[in-house]
This record gives sequence, structure tokens and C-alpha cells, in this order.
Amino acid sequence: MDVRIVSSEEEGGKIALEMFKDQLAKNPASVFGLATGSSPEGFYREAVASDIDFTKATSINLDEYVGLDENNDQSYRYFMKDRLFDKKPFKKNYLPNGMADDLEAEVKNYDEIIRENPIDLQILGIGRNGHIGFNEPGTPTDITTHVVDLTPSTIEANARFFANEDEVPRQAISMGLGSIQKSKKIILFAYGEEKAKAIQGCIEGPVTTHVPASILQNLSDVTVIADNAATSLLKNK
Ligand SMILES: O=P(O)(O)OC[C@H]1O[C@](O)(CO)[C@@H](O)[C@@H]1O
Repeated sequence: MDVRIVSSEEEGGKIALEMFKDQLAKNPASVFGLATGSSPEGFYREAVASDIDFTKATSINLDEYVGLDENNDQSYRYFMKDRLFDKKPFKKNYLPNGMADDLEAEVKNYDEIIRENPIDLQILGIGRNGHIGFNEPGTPTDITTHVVDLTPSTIEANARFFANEDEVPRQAISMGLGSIQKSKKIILFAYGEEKAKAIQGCIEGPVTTHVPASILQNLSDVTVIADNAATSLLKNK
């Protein structure tokens, strides 16, 4: 893994922007795996302020809450439109439909979309418990898209975005670890000391389902963009 320690989210966003531009220079019709949460926001700000052109590209998001529609400002569809898609249009944007009546059919549909659009470059955040997407600790490493019961730790962590903890949805649809591992290139962002334990486990710990992000150690092209606080527990810097 290539670990890039940065002094700000702006600096991290600029590094990622260059990697996106390199990918688009190779293929304007690239497929990008996108993430929500606070971690990729610096990158989205840099992308919006830049001349990057996604009009021939496709995006596939990692996850969506069950039960929130696109008008709900906490849905991930709303987030993506607000932070990126309304300002930088793509040829096509895919997110799981958390309002689907038949969630199992939606899971199959999303797997088909991922199969038809292999991801060239995937961005990830990391949960305090080491989750990526909404693949919580204990998730099998070969799982594809699935409906997740969120852990109490994730509900508590994400409550900061809602009026109170009771408002946080209890389920989400998430791309699986099996699909994430097929991405040709991955960038993982981590900022702040609350991510330090997860980053230490991800980079230096054993590869274990207890820390889902540790599977990234098995992949050949992973860049971790993190600040000093998030890398403070690393033994080898
Ligand atoms: O970037 P944040 O807000 O700390 O969240 C980290 C991770 O948690 C999720 O938001 C899910 O809880 C992921 O999508 C994200 O990668």
C-alpha cells in the first residue's frame, strides 16, 4: 500500500484529483467507484473547482440507506448530487435504490450493474470500526451487494449527520467486499484521530474480517491518503 500523509483534506483532495485525471487521460469513459461520508468531501471540493470532465465517465456508489429517498438530505443520492453530480455531470450515475419495495431484487440488480461496469478507480472512506462501504466487521470477504443491519457503532458515528440517533436508518444496501476487491485501483481517505485505530488495523494489522479494510493489504494498487492524526498509531511511517 502506498501511504500518502497529508497536512489537510485539501492536499489529499488534490492528490486524488490528479489520480482521477490520469485515469481519464487513459480512458475518458472510465468507471469510478464513489463514496459518501465526510472523508471524500475534500476530493469532491477539488473536483468541482477543477476543469475535470466526467461527461463520458460512469460512477457507481458504494452504498445507500434503506428508507431514505433522494429528497432526504441525508440520503446518499442527495449527498452525491449536492457535492458532485449537479456540478460535474457524468454520462451515468448509479447508486443503490434504498426505496426499492423488493430489496433482494435491488441487490441483484446492483450486482448486475457492477458486473457490466468494472470499476477502474474506487474511492473509500473507513469507519471507526474498520468498515468500508457498509461492510461491517465480520462480513465475509467474498460477499457481493447485500442489505446490512448497521452496527451500534456505525449508527452512533453517523448520528452526527441527523437530528438524533433515532433518526439514523438501521439498514443500508452496500456494495460487497468481493466487488470492492475487484476494483483495478483504490484510494482510501482517512482524516482525524478517531480513524487512527482503524488505519493501523487496515495497514499493519493481520488481514482479518474483524477489520474489513485489512483486505486491502491483499490488493496491488491501493493508495491511502491520510493526515497525521489518522496515521498516528502506525509503527512504520
Ligand atoms: O467518512 P466518514 O463520514 O467518517 O465515514 C466513513 C465511512 O462510513 C460510511 O459513511 C458508512 O458509514 C462510509 O460510506 C464511509 O466510507
